[in-house]
Amino acid sequence: MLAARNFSAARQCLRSVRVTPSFVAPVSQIRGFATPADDAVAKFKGQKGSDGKYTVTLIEGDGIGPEIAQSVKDIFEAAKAPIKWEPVDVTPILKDGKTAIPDDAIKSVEKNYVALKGPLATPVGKGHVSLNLTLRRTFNLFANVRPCRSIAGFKTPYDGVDTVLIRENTEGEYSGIEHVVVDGVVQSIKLITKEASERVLRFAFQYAESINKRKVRVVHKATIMKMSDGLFLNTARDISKDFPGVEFDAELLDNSCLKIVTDPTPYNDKVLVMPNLYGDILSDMCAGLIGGLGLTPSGNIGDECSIFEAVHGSAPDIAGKGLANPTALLLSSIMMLQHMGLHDHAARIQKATFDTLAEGKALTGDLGGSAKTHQYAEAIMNRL
Ligand SMILES: NC(=O)C1=CN([C@@H]2O[C@H](COP(=O)(O)OP(=O)(O)OC[C@H]3O[C@@H](n4cnc5c(N)ncnc54)[C@H](O)[C@@H]3O)[C@@H](O)[C@H]2O)C=CC1
Ligand SMILES: O=C(O)CCC(=O)C(=O)O
Ligand SMILES: [Mg+2]
Repeated sequence: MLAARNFSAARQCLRSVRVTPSFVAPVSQIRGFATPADDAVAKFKGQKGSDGKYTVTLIEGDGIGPEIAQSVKDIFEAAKAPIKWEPVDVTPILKDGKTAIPDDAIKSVEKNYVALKGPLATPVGKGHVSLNLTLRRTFNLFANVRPCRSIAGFKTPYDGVDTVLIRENTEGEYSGIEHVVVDGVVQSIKLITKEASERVLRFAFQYAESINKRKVRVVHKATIMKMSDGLFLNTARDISKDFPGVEFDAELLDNSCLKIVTDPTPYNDKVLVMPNLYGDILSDMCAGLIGGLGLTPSGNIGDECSIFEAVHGSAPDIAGKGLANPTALLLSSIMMLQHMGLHDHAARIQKATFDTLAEGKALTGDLGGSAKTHQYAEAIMNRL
């Protein structure tokens, strides 16, 4: 879809540029992370309006999306963050018989280079394809960065969790290539390409360097999927040679799951990188280690555009009841500010958030409290 756009020449140019790690605040609760190429950041910086604000595309999303997006908007306003939201509708349209994102939404993200996105629901079985995956493919957001850190003051069975997982974000088991072979037999293609593997693996090594976790571990099942995961793993081995200062090893997915839930702390000094499906599952699993999906942010990173969103979905079981924890989307928006180089605003909002959580007086139900979504957001705003 993007190929037809004027971006293709710029993309060719950006692909040849090494990804540049951004500043990482040592006191940061959330790790800052590698930004796109310098050229892309420069383009983004040029987006500052005459009012001193940056326009960011906002996709509020389904279910709890509008409630948690409202909290982020309120907190950003209270923090005087220089962000002007540009809300877009991503109700899917049919284009050439395929589910597509409306053009206005695509143009908005292309123009602003950065978006904050609430969760988008995907129907089970029949119905439209995942718009979350469609967005990632549309903008070639090849790396999904999912940090997961214990919240100070919030007790869970594990202390000091600090994992970071990078998920290949455009292909693998989520390529969406499925068909009926004969009645009662279906096939789903796990597509792994050297190009996409190289891209996300190189990003993972650079990211590891940028946050000073000098170990990269590939999580795979190349014992079983010898060709597909084998290609991912062999590509990782090749790429690792370009990073002599970063230790590299590999672990089988099932073993990783066992070890992480037994004791996650040995994973604190590593960046984990893996194909799409494994990253999806492991990131929810890691969220469980620190208090649940209400707490874990993510960034979908591309050469040009990036979209920030919580790890969780639309939570239909609690939608519309004021019960949602907006922390995951708020931390995603802080990742977004760090990505944009707005470190002071990121740090202020982050401190207010973690202080509110540590105080424990205005926690949402998922963390054992009784505060409504807006009451928790107000407690954060009172600290700003
Ligand atoms: N990136 C995205 O937009 C994602 C979208 N989805 C979509 O979301 C829909 C619902 O999926 P589910 O399997 O129910 O997963 P889910 O992540 O929406 O919810 C799982 C559980 O976590 C709780 N939860 C999630 N976020 C929370 C929050 N902020 N505060 C408090 N509790 C929270 C929910 O109440 C539920 O009990 C599906 O249509 C799925 O396709 C799922 C995951 C990611
Ligand atoms: O697109 C979806 O419905 C789910 C995607 C998902 O679970 C994720 O990105 O973590
Ligand atoms: Mg998921």
